Amino acid sequence: MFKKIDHIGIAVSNLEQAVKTFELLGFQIAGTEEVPEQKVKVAFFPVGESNLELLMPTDEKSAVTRFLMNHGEGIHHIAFLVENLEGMLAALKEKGFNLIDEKPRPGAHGKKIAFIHPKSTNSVLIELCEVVDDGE
Ligand SMILES: C[C@H](C(=O)O)C(=O)SCCNC(=O)CCNC(=O)[C@H](O)C(C)(C)COP(=O)(O)OP(=O)(O)OC[C@H]1O[C@@H](n2cnc3c(N)ncnc32)[C@H](O)[C@@H]1OP(=O)(O)O
Ligand SMILES: [Co+2]
Repeated sequence: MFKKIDHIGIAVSNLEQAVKTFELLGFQIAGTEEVPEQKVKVAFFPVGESNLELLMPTDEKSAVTRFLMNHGEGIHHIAFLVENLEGMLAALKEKGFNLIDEKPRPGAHGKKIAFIHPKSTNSVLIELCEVVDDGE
């Protein structure tokens, strides 16, 4: 089921400036990446077995644009690394969870990701992510 906290997503309006802040704090950036399907650009900072994921919208239709408009910058989601994401989504749907994604979608680092609606999880946006086996 849940292998670890893969990352904590932090929504920011200016990625470059936020990266500088977290580097000043002492974090080492591992890299940045655009994820077109999610209309975001992300910066990853490894922290032990997890990561900080700073994310900035790349389009006004991005989900993060709306979040920044309504909420401002801040913690956006928690991502858990799981196995058999597809099977997990079917099981969670069975259990009555409101799924934003019923099927896995492309995420950062070539992972497959899917989101559960925060309405089902005490107003915490949960992302499930799975490493894609290259042999697939
Ligand atoms: C690529 C990278 C990766 O890791 O690989 C990523 O993370 S991509 C990360 C960016 N992509 C995503 O976030 C995709 C999943 N998110 C979404 O589909 C959407 O943001 C959403 C469905 C959660 C909310 O969209 P929406 O249009 O309904 O937004 P609204 O503003 O109307 O919000 C509806 C209700 O959800 C709440 N809400 C919205 N966003 C969040 C959030 N991040 N955490 C907790 N609650 C939230 C609002 O407060 C509101 O509650 P109330 O009704 O009580 O006021
Ligand atoms: Co994420």
